[in-house]
Amino acid sequence: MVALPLRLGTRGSPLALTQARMVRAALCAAHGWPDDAVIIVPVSTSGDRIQDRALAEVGGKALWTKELDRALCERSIDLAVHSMKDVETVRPVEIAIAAVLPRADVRDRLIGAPSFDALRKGAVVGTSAPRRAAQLLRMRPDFRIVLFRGNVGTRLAKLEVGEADATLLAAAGLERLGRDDVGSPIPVDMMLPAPAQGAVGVEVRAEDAAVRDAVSAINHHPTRQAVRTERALLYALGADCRSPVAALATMEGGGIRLRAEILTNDGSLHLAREATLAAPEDAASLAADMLAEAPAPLRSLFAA
Ligand SMILES: NCc1[nH]cc(CCC(=O)O)c1CC(=O)O
Repeated sequence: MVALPLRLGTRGSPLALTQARMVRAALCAAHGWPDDAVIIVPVSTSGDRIQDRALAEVGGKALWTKELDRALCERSIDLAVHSMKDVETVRPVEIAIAAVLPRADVRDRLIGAPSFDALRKGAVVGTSAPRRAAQLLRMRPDFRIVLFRGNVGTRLAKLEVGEADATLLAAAGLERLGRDDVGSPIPVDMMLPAPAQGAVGVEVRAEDAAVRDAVSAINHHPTRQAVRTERALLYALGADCRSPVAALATMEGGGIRLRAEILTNDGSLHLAREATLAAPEDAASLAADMLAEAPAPLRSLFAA
């Protein structure tokens, strides 16, 4: 039996807190616990504090996880909730992903214009994601990309005051914040999402068998497999948060369909492939094929 209450660590942004409440609700429903069996503990991360530079420049995804990792290892929390999109592919051995919630809408939404075609020549698009910038420039080399950081609310406010003509945000985050009224979803064939977009994960101390078991009750296996596959591709590419990579795995008839795309930052070179895999680890062979086929300037962006 697991000792209650469980302390669930999270970033303090409105989206992170919403996701923490989703995890709490799922755990309490699965085990018949009262709401106060899970205490939400907001932890401030470097990623939340640094707002003026692209994360890729200042230390990458670890900025979102470092403080929560430490709190977990120091036992000041028992669980940590993350947007899996923001979690590095290699995790500390002391930490295990115990559950992934059912995936939300994986698409990006375009906000500020009904479609890309509707945006004028030279339109300014705000984003800080290398993937989104590269995909936008591939489609529309005339776009001017400006750095847009901060949480979802901040980015919408920047758009509101005219810092850009349009921006892209994950449908999943907007929906969770009750803002799915803004923008329009972009089909995945037009814009393949980031690896693990739309998936929320729960991490625990690897040695904490009782907590790990309790949390595994809320794991959604198909989402977990998809996230594993997309993260295995990232790992095999030697990609980090600076690398423009898109990937989407879907479970189809016992197999895993993996679509993947790599691009140069200016979108001038890109390679898209898809494969049906028997297991998540097989993503490594698709990654190897892609690197073998990629022209040198594209291949050189990856460390593999
Ligand atoms: N990089 C920030 C981030 N991390 C996860 C989400 C959205 C939620 C999700 O993908 O699960 C967002 C915001 C965005 O990209 O619009």
